[in-house]
Amino acid sequence: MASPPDTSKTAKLERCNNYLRRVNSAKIISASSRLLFRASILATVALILLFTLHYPPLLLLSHYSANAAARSSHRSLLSSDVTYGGAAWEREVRSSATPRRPSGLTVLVTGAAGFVGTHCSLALKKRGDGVVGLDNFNSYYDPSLKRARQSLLSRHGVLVVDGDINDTPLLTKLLDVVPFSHVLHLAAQAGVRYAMRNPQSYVTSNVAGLVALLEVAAKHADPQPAIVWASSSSVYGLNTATPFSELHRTDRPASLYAATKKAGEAIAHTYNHIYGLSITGLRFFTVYGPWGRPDMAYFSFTNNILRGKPITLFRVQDGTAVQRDFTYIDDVVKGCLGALDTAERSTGSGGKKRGPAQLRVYNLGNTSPVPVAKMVGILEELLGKKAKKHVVTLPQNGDVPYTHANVSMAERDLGYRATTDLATGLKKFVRWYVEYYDRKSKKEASA
Ligand SMILES: O=C(O)[C@H]1O[C@H](OP(=O)(O)OP(=O)(O)OC[C@H]2O[C@@H](n3ccc(=O)[nH]c3=O)[C@H](O)[C@@H]2O)[C@H](O)[C@@H](O)[C@@H]1O
Repeated sequence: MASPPDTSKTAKLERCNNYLRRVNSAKIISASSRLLFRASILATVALILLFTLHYPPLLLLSHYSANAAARSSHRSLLSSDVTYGGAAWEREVRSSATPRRPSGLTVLVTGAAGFVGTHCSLALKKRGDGVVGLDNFNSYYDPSLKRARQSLLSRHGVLVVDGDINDTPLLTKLLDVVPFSHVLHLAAQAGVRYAMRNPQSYVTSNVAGLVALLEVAAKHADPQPAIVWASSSSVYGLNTATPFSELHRTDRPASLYAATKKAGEAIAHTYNHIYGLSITGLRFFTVYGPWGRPDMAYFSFTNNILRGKPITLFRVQDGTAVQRDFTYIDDVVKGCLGALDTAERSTGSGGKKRGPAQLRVYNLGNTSPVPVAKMVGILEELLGKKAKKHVVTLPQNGDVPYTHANVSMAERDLGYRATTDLATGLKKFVRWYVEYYDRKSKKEASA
């Protein structure tokens, strides 16, 4: 008799088959998902490659800047909306840097959208030198004024690259693209009293920024450019010997601003000594004029007088007037160009000094101090309106009571001579001020 089928065995077999089927289908699923995963990686790589071939400058962008995100918004500000760091950008930089006269200079102007930077860039371009500007357009004062200066420069064929002096890859790139003969370094955190509110900004721009620039100029640039840069009359600090001479002591700065400019002069000495950089420091004395800085007294006073708002006038503790050696912008520009023209070549290359190099420092002042109250009187006359004066004793804010430049060294070496008195210079400033803000308000009204 046939024995009955062993049902427990069949069930076991069935379970085993089921198990094998599950294992197999799991294997198939995992194999196909691996395949899918590999395929998607391949597709992504292919897409990136395709994208890169079409937009190579985007890669450059991330390479050249630590703050690429901020930079990407700058691209549209170039004159023809070219991509930063790309071939078209390099062409624009080279074209702006090309001199239009035989043996013209090739100058990188930092702080080119600033007050002195704009005037110097224009003057250089007008006489046929090649100029490329660099400016970070920060908001220390109304950036729209800096943009307006940038437009003015652009109309004269000067490109202002939107970037920071602390951006070493950008500086390196610029000095790679153009063998600049000179750097006119005017980018800085200016303002004496603001240093109490934002001390770090002075260290960042006036110390770290200067070092960043000198590092690239000394170690990377080939040839090394000659450097002319903006120091300040404020380095004389608590010095009481007048008029201020370059031979006087400058080791008692009264503000952090002054201390960072003094530090800059010491740093300049070091880079000259170690690397053979030719460096000229210019001590500016309260520069004023059209396209000026709204944070400065003559500018903000004009604003307030026209709006019927009060102005604060400082008076020295002993009751004497605070005085400044106000210097008109055109005179300062001549001094800057004189310094560039007489600057000797740097002697080093690749971070190695080949011989002693030129190291200079000059006062660029007007040589006739004027009480601030008198400056206000001139403005009142020009504006046809009385100021609401609020006179207070000079607070502990880093201000010095008096400045007066001895410019005999600049006269001798740079051919410098200040020819504009305060009344003449302020007249030109007021004419510009009225025109500029009139045009601006009409533009805003029609927008
Ligand atoms: O030549 C320089 O070394 C310096 O000149 C100016 O600094 P400052 O002379 O203080 O120029 P303003 O801020 O325009 O002040 C001019 C005068 O007006 C006075 N003042 C300023 C502001 C104010 O509200 N009231 C007032 O009486 C100041 O005490 C000073 O005597 C610039 O702001 C600095 O960047 C530059 O380095």
